[in-house]
Amino acid sequence: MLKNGVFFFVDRCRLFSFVIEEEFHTRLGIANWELRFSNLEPPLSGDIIEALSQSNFGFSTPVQAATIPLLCRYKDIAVDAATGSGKTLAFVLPLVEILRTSTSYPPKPHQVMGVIISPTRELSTQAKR
Ligand SMILES: Nc1ncnc2c1ncn2[C@@H]1O[C@H](COP(=O)(O)OP(=O)(O)OP(=O)(O)O)[C@@H](O)[C@H]1O
Repeated sequence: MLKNGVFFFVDRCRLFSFVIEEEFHTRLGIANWELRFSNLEPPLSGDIIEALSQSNFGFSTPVQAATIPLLCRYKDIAVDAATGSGKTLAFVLPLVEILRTSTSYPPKPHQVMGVIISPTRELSTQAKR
């Protein structure tokens, strides 16, 4: 269990989940729970940072700081975190980042480039927004 109550159950091997926890604790110590989106590694695209900034989203939440860099490195992860902790942006931002750098970007009309599976209509609506 991490300091903020977020649990990580991570992909193909148990060792990898330790790496995430260590990294996350280190980040908490350095950045005091707040990391600028523009400081995440690997870096997000400039226009994504700009769009976040225009929405007054300058700092990532802890769950975003822990997961966005891993997802942008194509790691498979599962996260269980509190309601309202910012999980939606945590998976949407890497998805957009990866799609934008994919060879088939920009997409053709009606081309499916990603799939988000939600267990309820409410969550689907939230992800769409
Ligand atoms: N980095 C951020 N800075 C400021 N606000 C944020 C940030 N990330 C998310 N938010 C806002 O926090 C609120 C909750 O985020 P979100 O709905 O993604 O949480 P969640 O963990 O997915 O919640 P749920 O468990 O209900 O699906 C939303 O209004 C969202 O716009």
